[in-house]
Amino acid sequence: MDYIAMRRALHQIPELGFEEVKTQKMLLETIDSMPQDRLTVETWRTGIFVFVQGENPEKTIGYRTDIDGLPLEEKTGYEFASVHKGRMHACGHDFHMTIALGALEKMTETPPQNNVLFLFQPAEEGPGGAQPMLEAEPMKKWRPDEIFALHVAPELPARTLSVKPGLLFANTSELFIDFKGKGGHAAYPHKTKDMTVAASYFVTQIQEIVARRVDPLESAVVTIGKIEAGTVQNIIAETARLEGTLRTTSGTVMTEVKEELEKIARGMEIANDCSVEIDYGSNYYQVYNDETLTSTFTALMDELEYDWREADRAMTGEDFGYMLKEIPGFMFWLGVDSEAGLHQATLKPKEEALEYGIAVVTDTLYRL
Ligand SMILES: CC(=O)N[C@@H](CCC[C@H](N)C(=O)O)C(=O)O
Repeated sequence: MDYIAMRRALHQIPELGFEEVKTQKMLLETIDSMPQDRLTVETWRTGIFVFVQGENPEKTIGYRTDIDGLPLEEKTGYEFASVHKGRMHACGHDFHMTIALGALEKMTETPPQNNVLFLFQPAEEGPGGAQPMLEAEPMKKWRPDEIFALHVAPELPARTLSVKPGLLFANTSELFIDFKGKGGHAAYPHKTKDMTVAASYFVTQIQEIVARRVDPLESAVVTIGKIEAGTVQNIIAETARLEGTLRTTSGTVMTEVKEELEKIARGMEIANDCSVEIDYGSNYYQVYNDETLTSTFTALMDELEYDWREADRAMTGEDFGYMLKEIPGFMFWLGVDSEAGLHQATLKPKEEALEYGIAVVTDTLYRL
């Protein structure tokens, strides 16, 4: 397989969670072009399971890749930029998929001793595909004994990786807040309940949660990524909507942050004579790396002379956390050396990381 061509083809067709129809088709066509004697392929919604029969299996090892893109207009200037307007692979899932395909191809050329289950999982960016995929029939039939995954890291040099035992990624919760007041003429503010003003106060007031409510020895993030209110410059907005995300390194702090948000919302309702409704959308469980398997992995990386370093905890989220909650395993960062970071319209991961990633995953599948 030409890994670079594969990555570029996938890069051109980013699709949002559970809409990955073209992506699934391209993945299936590529998998179909590989020798089939050890493979069993089953689709699940827009995702795919591929079971590889091992030569002499003692266990089944799972390897998971996410397959969805983000709602973002690409600004890389690539000649192979996204052909889907307002959609971009800005979180490296084009890399993740290519690495999974590359590792799968190696398994068809040189069979593994153990069984391997590849999971091509939809909707990592939202609303979350890992949790429902765990309940899917193929997962029951081929349930892995261990599982691992990777995520690209723009801040690390290409041809390096990083990992740590224990907590790697945060608990997350999406945040959607709807304000409803009374609109009207811009010249008569006293006859309205202005939701632009209420939502603006709310955005600044919730900054106090991390600064003044959360124990400083804990970590939390409250981010509003989108504000929407009003229709035109001379009409006072009747409604406003905020969209954001919460991140914490403990489940208890997540509950506390949500309680504080509710209190501020109730205060806003009284102060502004309006209603404020909070919806927490999808929530992801923290990514917690199994200590034993992580040290088996790092020992293997040492033995094979891969360049790895100890990772820091990150406030990113990953629904792979749900898989790790049920199946022992780990996630690691793969360096891709891009000036622009994850979720940026100019993210440009270095393609030399593809072959390196495939080698790391393949060796781990053969040796774990
Ligand atoms: C690795 C990464 O960037 N993951 C996403 C996961 C999204 C979780 C959810 N949609 C949310 O925004 O809370 C991230 O934003 O960390």
